[in-house]
Amino acid sequence: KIELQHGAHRTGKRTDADMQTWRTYGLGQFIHWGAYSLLGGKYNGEYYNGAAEWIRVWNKVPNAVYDNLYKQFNPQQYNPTQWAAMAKQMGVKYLTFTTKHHDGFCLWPSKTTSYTIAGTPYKKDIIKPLVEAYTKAGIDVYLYFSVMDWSHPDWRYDLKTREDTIAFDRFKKFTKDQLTELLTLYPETKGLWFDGTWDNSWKKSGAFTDSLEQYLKALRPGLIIGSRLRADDLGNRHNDANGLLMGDYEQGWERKIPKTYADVHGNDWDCVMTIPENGWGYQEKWLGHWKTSNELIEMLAQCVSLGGNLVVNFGPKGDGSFRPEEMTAAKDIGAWMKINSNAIYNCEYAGWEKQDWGYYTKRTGENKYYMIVFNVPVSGSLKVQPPRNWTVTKATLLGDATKNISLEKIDYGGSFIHLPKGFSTGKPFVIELETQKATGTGNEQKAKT
Ligand SMILES: Cc1ccc([C@@H]2N[C@@H](C)[C@@H](O)[C@H]2O)cc1
Repeated sequence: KIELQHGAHRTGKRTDADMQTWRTYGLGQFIHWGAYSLLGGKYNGEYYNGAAEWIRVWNKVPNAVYDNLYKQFNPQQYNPTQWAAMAKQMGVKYLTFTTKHHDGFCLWPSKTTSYTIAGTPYKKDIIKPLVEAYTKAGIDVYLYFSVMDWSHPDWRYDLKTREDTIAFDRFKKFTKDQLTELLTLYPETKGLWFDGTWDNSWKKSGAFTDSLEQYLKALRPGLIIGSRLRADDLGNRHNDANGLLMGDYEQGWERKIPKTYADVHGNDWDCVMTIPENGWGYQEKWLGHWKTSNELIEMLAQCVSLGGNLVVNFGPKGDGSFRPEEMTAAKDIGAWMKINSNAIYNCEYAGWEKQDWGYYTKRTGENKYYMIVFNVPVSGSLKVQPPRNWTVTKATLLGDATKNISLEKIDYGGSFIHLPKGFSTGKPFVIELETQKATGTGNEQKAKT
C-alpha cells in the first residue's frame, strides 16, 4: 500500500440516496452544443475528418475565425421545453450538458470571462431554462465542464517553468470560480461531468484536484462527480496508485462498453456513446457507420446487464434543431422503453450465466429477473440456467402477457422457455422471470456425478 495524501478517500461504492438514484437511471442523454455547432465539422466547403467539436485544432480554421464564431450564435429555434419533451419520450432519466467545452465558450453568463453567451446576439442564459425544463420533466441534470480551456491565456499543457506554475495557479482559481458559479446559479443540478483533465499540468495538480472536489461537495452535499476529475499525488487518474477509484463512478467508458463484469471492478459506471462513429458536436456529414436504434438498444441492454448506465449523445445544430437521425433514435428507443423499461430502470447485474439469446438484468431488491432477447435460437426455445437452487416459477412477455410462452424444466438444470411457433417481434423483446431460491436441506438437487 502506497501512502497517499490525495488518493481515493473511499473504498467501495457510495451508498447514499443520491448515488442510489444515479444507479437506477439506466438511460441518459448527453448533449454537446456550442460554437463548434455553427460549423458542423465543415469550413470553407471542406470537412474536418476529426470530431466536429475539435475543429478549432484543424489548421484550416484560423483561431481568430473560430474564437469569433460565438458572435454568430443566435439559436432562434432553441426550445428547451421541446428538448426535454423529446428526452422524456425517449425514456431518459438524466442529462449531461456541455456548459463549457475545450474551446472555452461558456453557455452561461459567466463573470469570469467575456467569452460567454452574454456576448452573443442571443444574449440569454442557455443553461437555466434547460435545467428548469428537464428538471420539470423529471430528468436529473448533470453539467459537463472541460477543465482544459484553449481560450484562456493561463491554460498550460505542462508545468515546465516557474512562470507556467504562476499562470496555472491563476487558471486553477479561474476554474474554481467558474464551477462555483455553475453550482450557485443551477442548484437543482445533481452532478458535474469533468473532461479535459488528461494533460501533465492537471496530473501535477493532484492536491488541487482533491481540494477542489472537497470544496465542490461542501458547496453542494450529495454532488456526484465521476473519476475523470482527480489526479493522485503521483499523477495517476481514475484509479490511484493503490488501484482505488477516485470518484463516485468510473468515467472511463467513453465510446466503449465493458465486456464482462470483471472489467467493472465493482465500481458504478456509465458509458457515454455517440450515434455516429466519432464526434460529439453537430456534424453536418456523418461519415461511415452510425448506430441503428436496435444497436443502441443492445448497448443499453449490455450496459444495464453489467451494472452501468448508457448515455446517448445528441449534437444539436447551431440553430438549436436536431438531426433527423437523432430524432428517429429518440423515438425508436422511446417506443421500446415504453414496453420494456422495467428491464432497464432500477435494474442491476443479475450474475446469471449469460446465454446467446441476449442479456439478463435483475430488479434491485426483488427476485425479478429480465431477459432482454436479441437472438432467438433456431429451436425457438430460450435456455435459462440460473445458479443452483434458483428456480424460475413464471415467465411473462413484457407488452403482451397473453402470448403463451411455456416454461419447461431441464433435467440438467435450469429451464427452457418455449416461444410460440413462428414468434417474432422483429425487434428486441423482454421476458420477465419470477424466481424462487430453494430453501430446505439443499440436497433436493442431487449434484450430477
Ligand atoms: C481524445 C479525446 C479527447 C476529448 C474527447 C471529448 N470527450 C467527449 C465526451 C467529447 O466531449 C470529446 O470532445 C474525446 C476524445
